Amino acid sequence: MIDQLIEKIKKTKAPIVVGLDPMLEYVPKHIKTKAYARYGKTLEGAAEGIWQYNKKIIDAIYDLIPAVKPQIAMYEQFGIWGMQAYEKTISYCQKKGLIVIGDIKRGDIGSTSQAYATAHLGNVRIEDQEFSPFHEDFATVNPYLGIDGIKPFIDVCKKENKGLFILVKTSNPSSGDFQDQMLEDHRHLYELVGEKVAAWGMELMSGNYSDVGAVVGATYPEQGQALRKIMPKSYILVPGYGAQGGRGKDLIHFFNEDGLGAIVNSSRGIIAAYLQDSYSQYGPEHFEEASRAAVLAMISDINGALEAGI
Ligand SMILES: O=C(O)c1cc(=O)[nH]c(=O)n1[C@@H]1O[C@H](COP(=O)(O)O)[C@@H](O)[C@H]1O
Repeated sequence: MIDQLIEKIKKTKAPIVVGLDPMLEYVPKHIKTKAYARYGKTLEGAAEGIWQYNKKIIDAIYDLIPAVKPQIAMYEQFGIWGMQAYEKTISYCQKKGLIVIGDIKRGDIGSTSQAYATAHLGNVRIEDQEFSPFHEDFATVNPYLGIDGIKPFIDVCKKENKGLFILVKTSNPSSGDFQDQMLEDHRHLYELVGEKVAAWGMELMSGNYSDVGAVVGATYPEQGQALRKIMPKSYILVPGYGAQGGRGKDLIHFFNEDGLGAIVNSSRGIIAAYLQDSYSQYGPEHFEEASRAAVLAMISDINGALEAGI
C-alpha cells in the first residue's frame, strides 16, 4: 500500500494529508439547518451535518492531495450515526481516488487487536460471505501493548496489502511523560519504539519503503531528525502542523534525501480554515474554498522548505 501512497504523493507533488476531523461547531449554519430540518437536532442530524460538510471539503480539495486522515473519535461522538458518517466519508474519499488513513489508534491484547484489524483493514466472515466493514487503506496503531497488539495488524496488512502508522513520538505537550523516559542503555523509550517499528517493517517492504510506518509529531523536530535515521525505511506520518504550531521549516529532517519518507497532516488548519483571520474573506458560505486555499498554502510552505533545505 505504501507504494500507492508514494505514487500519489509524487503525482500531486504534495507530501501532505488532510485530517478530516469534523467538530459540529465548524459546520456552517446553512449546512446544519438543512441537516436538522431532515433529521432533527439529534445525533442523526449532527452526523448528517458533518457528512455534508466533509463532502463539500473533499470535492474542493481532492485533486490537490494524495490522502486524507479521518479521526474516528470525531465521528464516534455522534454514536452509530457518526460511525455511518465515518464509513461514508471513507467510501467517498476512496471513490475520489484518495488514500485513506483511518486514525483509529488501536492496540490491545492479541485476540482483541485481531478484531480491530479485521474491522478496519481486513474482512469479517459471515457464514459464506466476507465483508470489509470500514476498509481504510492504513490505520494508526498504539504500540503500548507490545508485539501482541501489533502482530494482528501486521498479518492483516500482509494479507490485504494495507499499511500502518505506529505511534512513536506523539505531538502533544505531555508526550514525554512516557515516551522520553531514558532506558538503562541511555536511549529514550521513543528510540526503542522507533527501532522496533523499523524491524517490524522489514517483513513488509515494497520498494524502498515499508508498509509499516511511524507517527512522529511536527512539534518535536529534533526527535524527528533522530528517528528519521533510526527508521530509514519507515514512512513518517507527521501530525502537529498548523494548529499545533508545526511549520514547513521544522519538517525538512523528517524527510529522506530522496525527498520522500514523510507525509504531513493538518486537520483544523484546513477543514476549519474559514474560521481563521487569514481566510475570513471566504466566510461560512464559501468555507470549502477557504480549505482549498489553505491546502495550496500548506503545499507551498512544505515544498518551499524542502527545496531550500535539501
Ligand atoms: O496519529 C495521529 O494522527 C496523531 C498523532 C499525534 O501525535 N498527534 C496528533 O495530533 N495526531 C492526530 O492528528 C490530528 C491533528 O489535528 P490538528 O491539530 O487539527 O491538525 C488529530 O486527528 C490528532 O488526533
